[in-house]
Amino acid sequence: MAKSEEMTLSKLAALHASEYQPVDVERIKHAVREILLAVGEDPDREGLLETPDRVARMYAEVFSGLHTNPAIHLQKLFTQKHDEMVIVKDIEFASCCEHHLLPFTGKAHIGYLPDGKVVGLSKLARVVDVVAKRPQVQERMTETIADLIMSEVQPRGVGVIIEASHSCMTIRGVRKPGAMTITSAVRGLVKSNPMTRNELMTLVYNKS
Ligand SMILES: Nc1nc2c(ncn2[C@@H]2O[C@H](COP(=O)(O)OP(=O)(O)OP(=O)(O)O)[C@@H](O)[C@H]2O)c(=O)[nH]1
Ligand SMILES: [Zn+2]
Repeated sequence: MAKSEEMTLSKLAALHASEYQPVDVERIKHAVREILLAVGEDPDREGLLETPDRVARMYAEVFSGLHTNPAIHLQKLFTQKHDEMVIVKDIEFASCCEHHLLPFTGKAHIGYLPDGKVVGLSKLARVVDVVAKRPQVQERMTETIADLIMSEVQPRGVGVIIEASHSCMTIRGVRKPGAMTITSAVRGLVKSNPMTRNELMTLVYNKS
């Protein structure tokens, strides 16, 4: 086995070992039954009998990103001379706002300037999925993705833009359907060079 391959495998093993504790399904079931009682429902009526179990399985899925290290997806790099920006845009995601545990959904756009190595395009979308499947605020989600790409792919720069609609703002509270939140995180040359940053915005939003 080549030395670099050995390095990658031991790093992958370390990343897997750093996974968090799995979801406690029984505890969620108990908590959901308590919520049903607290709102004045009868958790023993037929329609609700399986609800605690369904909600527990739903949270295990929606928060599965707590138990996966997204860096796992950025370990396989390909040597490729490509001086210009690589952009994957319109990566749809669903996340969960950590303030209300309600979904926020939208699209992520990622652009990076390779430095002799590129990463598989699908891996950028996989990283978005892992980071989205945690209790989140949009700002931290954006920064986390940018930092991961910087540290694992080591490009000359990266920019991440996320646009999302927060259901805690649409179906409750201030009730502003249609309001979109846009966040960005830029690193390296994408941060320091206005022309590079403009190129990313132009390519993402198709404006010249
Ligand atoms: N910055 C940020 N705020 C968020 C995000 N998701 C939800 N929020 C906001 O989190 C805030 C929580 O405010 P609080 O005053 O503690 O809670 P609240 O009384 O339920 O607030 P309202 O939504 O205004 O009714 C709200 O303003 C939400 O709009 C996010 O991803 N980023
Ligand atoms: Zn919220």
